[in-house]
Amino acid sequence: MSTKKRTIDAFFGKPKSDFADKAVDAKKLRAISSQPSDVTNSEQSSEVINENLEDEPSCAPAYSNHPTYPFPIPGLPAALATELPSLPASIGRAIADQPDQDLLYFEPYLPRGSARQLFEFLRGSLPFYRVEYDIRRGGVSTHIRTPRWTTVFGLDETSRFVASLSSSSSSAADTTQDGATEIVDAKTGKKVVGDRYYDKYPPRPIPGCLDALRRSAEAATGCQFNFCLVNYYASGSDSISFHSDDERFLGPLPAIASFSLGARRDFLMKHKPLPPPPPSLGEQGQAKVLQQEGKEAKPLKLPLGSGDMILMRGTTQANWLHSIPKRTGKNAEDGGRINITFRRAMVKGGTENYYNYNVGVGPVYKWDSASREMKLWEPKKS
Ligand SMILES: O=C(O)CCC(=O)C(=O)O
Ligand SMILES: [Fe+2]
Repeated sequence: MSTKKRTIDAFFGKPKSDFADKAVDAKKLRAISSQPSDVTNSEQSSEVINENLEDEPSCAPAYSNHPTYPFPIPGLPAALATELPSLPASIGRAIADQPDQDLLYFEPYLPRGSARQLFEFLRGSLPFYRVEYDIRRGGVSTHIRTPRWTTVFGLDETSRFVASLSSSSSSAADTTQDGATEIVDAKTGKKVVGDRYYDKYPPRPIPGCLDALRRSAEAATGCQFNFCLVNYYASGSDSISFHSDDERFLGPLPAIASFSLGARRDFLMKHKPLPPPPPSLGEQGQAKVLQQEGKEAKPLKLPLGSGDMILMRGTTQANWLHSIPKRTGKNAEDGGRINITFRRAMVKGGTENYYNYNVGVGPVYKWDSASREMKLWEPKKS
């Protein structure tokens, strides 16, 4: 327990940048805390208004902040931060009895109560987006509305965040837990400027609250992750269609750690269609191969519960598709589910791709605890 007295000002220094004007000051935070609140707000406010921060682990900041964040993101509630070192709550069970399949299922990774708390905390604390984009296939353009809320943080392997190199931009108001504000080349240590991949969507460091979970996932799996994608499925109408995360920028045999919080949703997996057997096998030979393949790769349904984590690794992404299908009828209003995936992007194109499809160019939304829905977020005019 820390006995160090710290004030809110330590985390919200004098506004310097355009962004800093949007930063919440202690008064505004007190105003938030006095609103009728749900669990999320009371958790946030108990961290925020306690200026002594006596109960907070000494290393955890009250907020992570960065010029790319629309608003500061609170650190993990103390109870969750304290629990992290004891995770995972169960041993991972291998699921690898089908061709090309290599899964490790932690059921659960977080105890149910903590998972619920983390769900409420993240839903109430992160900026979310409803991304729209156009795809062109065969000369035809289709407008896509992503059927879920998304947000993303991270930076590919070629670069890293460092504490500000230029003293003018180093203030407590725009630092993360490790003071990382600027991007440098991972090999040369030189500042990355005018990069065509990073310019459209300036990369965002993983905030402390998610970084703590990332480190836990790394320790539990032996894998390394530099990206964190978050999906919020507000109801059964939100979904993700069959796809594989086998993008080239993740490198061969990518490992993806996928956490579920909140409502139970089915996670479906099916093998990718296999290329037809060669004609040289003859009709009978071909039929035999097809029959064999049909028997081998059975589709899989994992009803992922709150706190579960599934690691997809090895040849899984190259050969299997996964989805969260929509739910209808009485199952549709399920209170919402958050999915967090940790991944490792190897090249800058990966960074651009993730921000393009998970942040985009549209407005920011934030959970409104009074109306219990995502609301358009706009910076307060001073
Ligand atoms: O929500 C899930 O469990 C899956 C999410 C997913 O597949 C993705 O974000 O790529
Ligand atoms: Fe996926």
